[in-house]
Amino acid sequence: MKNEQTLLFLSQLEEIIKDRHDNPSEKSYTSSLFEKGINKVAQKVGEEAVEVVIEAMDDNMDLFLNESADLLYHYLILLRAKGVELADVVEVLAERHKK
Ligand SMILES: N=c1c2ncn([C@@H]3O[C@H](COP(=O)(O)OP(=O)(O)OP(=O)(O)O)[C@@H](O)[C@H]3O)c2ncn1[C@@H]1O[C@H](COP(=O)(O)O)[C@@H](O)[C@H]1O
Repeated sequence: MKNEQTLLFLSQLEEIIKDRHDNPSEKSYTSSLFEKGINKVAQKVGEEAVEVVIEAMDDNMDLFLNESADLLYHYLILLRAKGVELADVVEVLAERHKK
């Protein structure tokens, strides 16, 4: 996937997550996570991060990539639950880059 496609997809996923937050659906795992509240969302990010660390120390690239995807997806949910966007985090990075 090219850089532009990656950014476009992340942006689309972020929009879907926002929609699941604003218009909850019973069938949606994303909506059910928002329902459980910020503590559960934060806990999921912690669990997925640990799984990434474990896979990083092993040599199964497929498992590492899958756990990384779980982490990124749950992190996007956490950002939405906190009322911010990925762009806000990137802005912080861009500011650091200027210094
Ligand atoms: N990218 C994902 C995605 N990645 C992981 N997951 C789900 O995240 C869950 C993580 O699994 P775990 O075993 O850690 O958790 P669990 O035991 O099911 O649940 P917990 O009790 O621990 O919370 C699984 O149910 C996965 O299906 C995802 N669920 C949805 N999406 C995307 O989110 C968008 C909205 O989907 P819905 O939530 O289905 O509306 C769509 O674009 C989906 O592709």
